[in-house]
Amino acid sequence: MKNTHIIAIASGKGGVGKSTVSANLAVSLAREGKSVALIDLDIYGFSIPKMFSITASPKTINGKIIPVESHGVKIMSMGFLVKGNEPIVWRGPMLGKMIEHFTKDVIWGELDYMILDLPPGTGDIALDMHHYIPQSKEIIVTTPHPTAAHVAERAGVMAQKANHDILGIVENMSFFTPPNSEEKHYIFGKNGGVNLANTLQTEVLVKLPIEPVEEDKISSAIFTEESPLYYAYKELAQKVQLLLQGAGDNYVNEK
Ligand SMILES: Nc1ncnc2c1ncn2[C@@H]1O[C@H](COP(=O)(O)OP(=O)(O)OP(=O)(O)O)[C@@H](O)[C@H]1O
Repeated sequence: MKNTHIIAIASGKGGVGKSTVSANLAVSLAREGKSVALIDLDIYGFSIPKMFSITASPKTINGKIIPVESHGVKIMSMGFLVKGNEPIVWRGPMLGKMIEHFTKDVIWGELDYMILDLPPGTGDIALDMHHYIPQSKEIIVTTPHPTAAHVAERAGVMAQKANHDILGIVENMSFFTPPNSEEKHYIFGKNGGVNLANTLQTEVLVKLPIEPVEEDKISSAIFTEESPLYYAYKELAQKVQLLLQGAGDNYVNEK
């Protein structure tokens, strides 16, 4: 997997939008003509298949898995390998095996970007990721809420201790603009992302607005041109590409 930029999307708290950011960053990079993989490593709380409305299981050839493709992105998730909505009851060491399996036993082809949707917090998967994919860069997702930003700091410090570059902070659910108004309402506070960026000596890459969910829409978590989030994610994808321009090769640890 030489020449592939690997970006892990991390957060401190759950529910701040890490999977939504992972999915939409992957789709936006694919829209820019890049070859993109998205691996859902949120093993206990996988949601990527649902976000893309994927019901098909991946096929295999000679014991290797062919990822499922949606919105131009090649996707692997634990959700493809379990029946229905069954909970996963794996213990620590098996998680590392899964990272190895998903990075090495899947036919990814040539990739420009591999996006990893990590579980929230600083648990086993994050530690294994640092071990198996030491070249990975990180984006930290937080809401502006002081508690979310405070907990996200731990994920950031862990990345720094493992010598992973932090590309920046995505502040999600930053503000709400009511219909027919331009006024921004800062529901969760204003400074979480900036404060976190200052503490981790990085930058806020983008501030994403709160957008009401359209429940009846297929793939409602993937934003199209009608949504302000489409343009915000486009901006994020372009910033990420700029930041990684000229960065050295980035590949999975072959050991
Ligand atoms: N900008 C946004 N505006 C409105 N709703 C959002 C926004 N971003 C995410 N959400 C919603 O918030 C919920 C949590 O998002 P998501 O699953 O991406 O979070 P997460 O951090 O990955 O959570 P976990 O780690 O617990 O799985 C989802 O229902 C998602 O649709």
